[in-house]
Amino acid sequence: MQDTVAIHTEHLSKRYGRTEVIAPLSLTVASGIVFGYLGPNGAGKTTTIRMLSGVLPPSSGTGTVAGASLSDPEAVKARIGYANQAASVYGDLTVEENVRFKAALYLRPRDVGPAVNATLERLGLARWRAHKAAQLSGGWRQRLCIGTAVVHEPRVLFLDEPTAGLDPVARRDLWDVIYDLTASGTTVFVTTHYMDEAERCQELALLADGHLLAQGTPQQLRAQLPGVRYALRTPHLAETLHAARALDGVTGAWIIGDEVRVVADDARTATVLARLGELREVTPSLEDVFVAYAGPTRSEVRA
Ligand SMILES: Nc1ncnc2c1ncn2[C@@H]1O[C@H](COP(=O)(O)OP(=O)(O)OP(=O)(O)O)[C@@H](O)[C@H]1O
Repeated sequence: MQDTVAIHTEHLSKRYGRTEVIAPLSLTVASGIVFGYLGPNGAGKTTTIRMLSGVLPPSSGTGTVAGASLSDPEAVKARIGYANQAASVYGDLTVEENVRFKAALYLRPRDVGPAVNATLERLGLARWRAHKAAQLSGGWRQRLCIGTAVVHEPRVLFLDEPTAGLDPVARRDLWDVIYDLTASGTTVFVTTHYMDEAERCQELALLADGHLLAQGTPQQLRAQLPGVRYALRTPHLAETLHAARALDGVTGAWIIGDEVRVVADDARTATVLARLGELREVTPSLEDVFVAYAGPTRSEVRA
């Protein structure tokens, strides 16, 4: 039977010289889910993934990934898959050769052929098998990248910004691949800057400046957010924006489309806001959550 926990770390940290890039991180990720790891540029997402993949030695702390201890990086590498934009696909090799190359690293020779065929079928890559990887579109190349990372059937798959630069259709197709993988028991640990993709994850963690700030389901993260959010419909967007920002109890205001969005400390501000336009309360989006935790001021939820 598979463990119910795919990843567990205790006080895992990374320093470069005196700079602490990942503050002691204690994280638990359940098996078989899509786990989203969010944070602004430079937050430490890739560094975390590299530590959890056995590629980068942590400065301190312990952890297990897919049942293997991080103190045994080769065991970790054999049980995980890691796909990122920079890695893994050789343009001069065919699709099949790319997958075969990776399979040969981890599988017994007699298992390679069947595993390659199964992976090409599973990811819909079979019809491209004889094509050079360089000839593939971005979406298919990314699929191939994932194919090379899962050919040895890892229990945990790390995907570092798998959909960066893809068009919306290719992004959606790639998420179908991700769900297919979790349906067969793989735990997928994915980083993304797209909030609609964060919404697709069963659980999320939010990192900023190397600190884990929050963890939970998208719903829990929205519910934990302090303050009340309103939309103000008005023909005078700029004036209303400035008026709202000047009010006591308003912590943020910005324009979205033909509305002014306002964050207030509590519902007492509603009476005054209602004088500025047609007011309705809105539920926070994950973008609201992200900005509150990791945005420039971080005043809303951080001490
Ligand atoms: N080898 C290194 N030496 C020194 N600092 C490093 C090294 N690698 C990464 N860093 C620093 O660690 C921090 C975290 O980088 P990391 O790439 O993990 O962030 P990230 O969250 O993945 O960012 P992005 O979203 O831009 O990919 C950054 O400030 C980066 O400059």
